[in-house]
Amino acid sequence: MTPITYELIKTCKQTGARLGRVHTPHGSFDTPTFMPVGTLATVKTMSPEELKGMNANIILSNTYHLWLRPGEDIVREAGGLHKFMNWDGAILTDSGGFQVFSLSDMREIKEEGVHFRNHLSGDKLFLSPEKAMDIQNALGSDIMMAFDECPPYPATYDYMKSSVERTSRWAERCLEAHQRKHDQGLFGIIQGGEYEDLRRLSAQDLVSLDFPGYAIGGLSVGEPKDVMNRVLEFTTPLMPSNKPRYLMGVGSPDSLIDGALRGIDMFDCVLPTRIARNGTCMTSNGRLVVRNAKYARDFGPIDENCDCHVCKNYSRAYIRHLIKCNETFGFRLTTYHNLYFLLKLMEQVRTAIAEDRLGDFKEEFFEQYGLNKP
Ligand SMILES: Nc1nc2cc3nc(NCCc4ccc(C(=O)O)cc4)[nH]c3cc2c(=O)[nH]1
Ligand SMILES: [Zn+2]
Repeated sequence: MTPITYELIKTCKQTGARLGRVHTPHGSFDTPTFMPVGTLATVKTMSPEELKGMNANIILSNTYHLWLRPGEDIVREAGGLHKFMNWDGAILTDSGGFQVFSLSDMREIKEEGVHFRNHLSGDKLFLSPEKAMDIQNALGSDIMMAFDECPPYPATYDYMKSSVERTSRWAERCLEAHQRKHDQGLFGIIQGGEYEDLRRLSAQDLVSLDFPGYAIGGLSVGEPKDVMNRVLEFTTPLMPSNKPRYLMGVGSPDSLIDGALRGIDMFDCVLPTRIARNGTCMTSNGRLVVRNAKYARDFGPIDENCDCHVCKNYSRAYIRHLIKCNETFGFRLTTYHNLYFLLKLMEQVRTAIAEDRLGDFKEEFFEQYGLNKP
């Protein structure tokens, strides 16, 4: 019996968006929601208390990275990831499929699993559906992801078809390995690239295995936004309406709104935290590169429409100064604001769905963010 359940609260009359609530052993969270990424058991530069304070209820961590460092045995001996990193909210772990393909050069995909090189040491490694399940079990995440192949974009129809069929066989192996062991939730990942019939094949295979939740994989891999939106349009209706729908690797404000409009409930991306460390902030008026010289004497907040702790207490001039001096506190301030901004955006999206006006909200947000310009 899975400990992950989804409560559909209402569907937006204006769009395909929906308001929901996901229940996990480490608390519940409203959807649509954004999950801050904590790849190496930390959301870079943030403390668990700060994440809690901004109402982050679920974070993402990575099987592949924690397997390499510090090793899943150390995390298991610590009592699991929640204990290890002092986070009592929900944790979702990605299965390693994507990380192997995006980080490791030498790799060989076989039926039994993937042979590749450790991107840090160069040593040969092997990851299989069963191994990915064992690592996630040691980490003790609330939501585990099935081990899949995230094909490159673009990929030929023939390559994509054989990859989807193998990912479906791997999903079955994950389920078998999972059922033998433990009661964490396990989500299936729908693949198929931009091919509607292959997305349908993947969805049918996975839905027949009755996972408690489903992700859409194989997107946010360099395809144009209109391709992503088209794939979402014909894929989300294939997913059960009584289970969470998770779009992997998506984190720009416009993509979050467009994904929610098409019925996505959960998102994750390193974008907000990664650009923060480059001195770039998300604001209601678009992106702001706070390290630019023009902000040297700008004593206003990053975003005058933001009520976060950073915007209330620190100026663009001060943050620019810290970033230019490579001061860690500067990266903490930009990271805090960017995560707060996206979590706040998802709260506004939920309110707009509750008021059946997400389409209008999209127009208003895109206009102010500068996205409607031709
Ligand atoms: N198991 C699995 N995991 C995935 C993770 C993903 N993450 C993405 N996109 C992330 C894109 C991405 C990468 C880096 C930055 C940055 O550095 O800012 C931003 C966005 N697409 C993804 C697809 C999959 C997938 O099919 N299967
Ligand atoms: Zn702010």
